Amino acid sequence: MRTAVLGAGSWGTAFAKILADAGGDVALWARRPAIAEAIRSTGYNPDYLPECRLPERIAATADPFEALEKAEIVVLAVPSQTLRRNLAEWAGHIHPDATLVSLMKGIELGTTKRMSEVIVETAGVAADRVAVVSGPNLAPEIALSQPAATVVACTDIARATLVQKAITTPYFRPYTNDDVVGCELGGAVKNVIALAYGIATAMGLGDNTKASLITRGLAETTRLGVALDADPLTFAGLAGLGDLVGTCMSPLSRNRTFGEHLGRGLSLEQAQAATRYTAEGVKSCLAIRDLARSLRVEMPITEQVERVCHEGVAPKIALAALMSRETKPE
Ligand SMILES: NC(=O)C1=CN([C@@H]2O[C@H](COP(=O)(O)OP(=O)(O)OC[C@H]3O[C@@H](n4cnc5c(N)ncnc54)[C@H](OP(=O)(O)O)[C@@H]3O)[C@@H](O)[C@H]2O)C=CC1
Ligand SMILES: O=C(CO)COP(=O)(O)O
Repeated sequence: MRTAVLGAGSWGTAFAKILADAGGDVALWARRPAIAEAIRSTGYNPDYLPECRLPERIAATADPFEALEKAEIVVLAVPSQTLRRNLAEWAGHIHPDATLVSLMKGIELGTTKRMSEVIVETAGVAADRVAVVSGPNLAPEIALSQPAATVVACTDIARATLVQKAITTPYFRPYTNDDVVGCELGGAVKNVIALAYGIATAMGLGDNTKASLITRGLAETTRLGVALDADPLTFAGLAGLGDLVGTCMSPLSRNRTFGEHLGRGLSLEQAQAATRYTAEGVKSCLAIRDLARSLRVEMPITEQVERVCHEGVAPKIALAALMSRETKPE
């Protein structure tokens, strides 16, 4: 099967490796020609996964149209906030029967749309042609072929199964699911909770605090999901609890690391300057807060993360605000 991965950052590159290890012929698009050239000539992506030798079945290119040629599966792995702009350029070159796969874990600023919604709108495809892959999948671990499981969500289960087959390897185990909304929300909101977890970590707070953040974070994610007709059980699975725990616990997480910068007292600008990679929760916390408010869903942790990130509120003030909310049943 011929596949294209658009985006040669950490996850796009690791995902290309999965597809190739599963037997696919993979074209990997890198925005910078130097990255494509380095992958072609050395077999390594020096900026994102310098320790991972990439399979020879991966053909790197800086030409998105070359990557898209004859691709039956098109994987999108760019930052959530640039997807609409990127896809508008690429859409006319996507094969009419191709399955589009979103790897992104964010919500669009301004529109509060999920990535699959942005894909449907921008590429002009039916929703059942879009699949989402989401789960506890830290790219550097997967690049080392460490075992992990994931979810392939699509409203067309035949397409989900096609993608499942294309990414099954001895170290990567995908499950299918038809709850696209739940899987996308699980992935996007866990990045915001991971920011809170990172803030708490840097404040020197202990495991009770962290477990409370994870559990109440999952509660507010589920509330938002239920308001958008997601299956609440999805949040107990890999794309919900699994990803939330994996991301919060891992020092490899960019969102948790970004939160640690904020928790040490860095401003948003200082934290951004200290961060090379995409930490989706930083922008998505605004969009998720707006989405929740529009649906009258309470998301207190998300609200406080937004205040710390974007309103300059000190972490200890945000924490006090969370702890002084009116008491209520669980
Ligand atoms: N990393 C991970 O472990 C996981 C990430 N994800 C999700 O995958 C998505 C992609 O993340 P990831 O690969 O990790 O991100 P990285 O930060 O590692 O890489 C970002 C990639 O996007 C490219 N890029 C940046 N700006 C633009 C733009 N304006 N137009 C087109 N391409 C651009 C970068 O190119 P350049 O190098 O030229 O700047 C780079 O290839 C995110 O939504 C993330 O949440 C999901 C699961 C795991
Ligand atoms: O989504 C991820 C793991 O599943 C990666 O999380 P970070 O973007 O925080 O590194």
